[in-house]
Amino acid sequence: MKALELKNVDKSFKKRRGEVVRALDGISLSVGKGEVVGILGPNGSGKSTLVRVVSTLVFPDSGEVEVFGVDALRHSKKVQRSMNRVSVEASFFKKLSAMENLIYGAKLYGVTTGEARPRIKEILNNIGFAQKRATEPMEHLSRGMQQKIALARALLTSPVLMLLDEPTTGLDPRSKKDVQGFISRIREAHDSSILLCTHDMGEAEELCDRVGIMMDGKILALEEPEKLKARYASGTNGRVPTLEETFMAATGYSVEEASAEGE
Ligand SMILES: Nc1ncnc2c1ncn2[C@@H]1O[C@H](COP(=O)(O)OP(=O)(O)OP(=O)(O)O)[C@@H](O)[C@H]1O
Repeated sequence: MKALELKNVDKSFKKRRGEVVRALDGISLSVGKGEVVGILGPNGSGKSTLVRVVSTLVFPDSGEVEVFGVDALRHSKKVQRSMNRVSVEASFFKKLSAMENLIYGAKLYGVTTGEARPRIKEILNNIGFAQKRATEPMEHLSRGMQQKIALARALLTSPVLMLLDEPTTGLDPRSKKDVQGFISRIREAHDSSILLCTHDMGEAEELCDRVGIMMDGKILALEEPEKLKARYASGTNGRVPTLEETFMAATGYSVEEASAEGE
């Protein structure tokens, strides 16, 4: 059984002036148990819509979505419990501390305070998050630290399918490395299944078992980073292309150009 399976998923949005945007155009993909699948795409390619459909925040127009073998469209409440979405707009009670937010998050998933506390301490230790900062109000923490707490909250309910929507966008290079290191450790320690959306080539290459390139609501190719690069190797004189070059070869655009088009 797969952690996540999508078959032929379509989702369109009506814009002002009656224009229709196909945010998801026949998307099929799977994430195996313990696998990290990356979706690499510029702004507007449909990554967030994909994550929102899987997390049952948005209903697709057609297609099938299964999470650990359960139909996510029919049994949204049930599948919500087996996954966690971490996005930049992660919501916290800003006046409460990280510890309080984590305990609250655990309670939502039926984990008692007594059970949660030692696990929170262990997780915070693992990510090198000073225990004393965990009692400060969230609003005093940097964005990188808040993002780590968002990941820690998702981990509390493991084993889960984690949906990471641009987990390092907007972070300074140091925090970015920290968060990426944390994601690597999550996969080693927790055997989590992860769908990671990013527009960062290096991040996809470093963290993912397979990477898909997304453009205009379609996934153009989905395979191991090495194979993906080999597929689009022509044009670099036999040298293995970078993922940036691969993206260019697959779409005809650089990530920056494609982002400008998508907006
Ligand atoms: N609620 C909505 N109403 C109308 N259009 C939408 C809505 N949500 C997404 N779209 C459109 O669907 C397309 C895909 O958007 P989406 O946010 O999924 O892309 P993305 O790859 O996540 O981009 P970004 O990296 O900027 O978040 C865009 O053209 C966007 O404007």
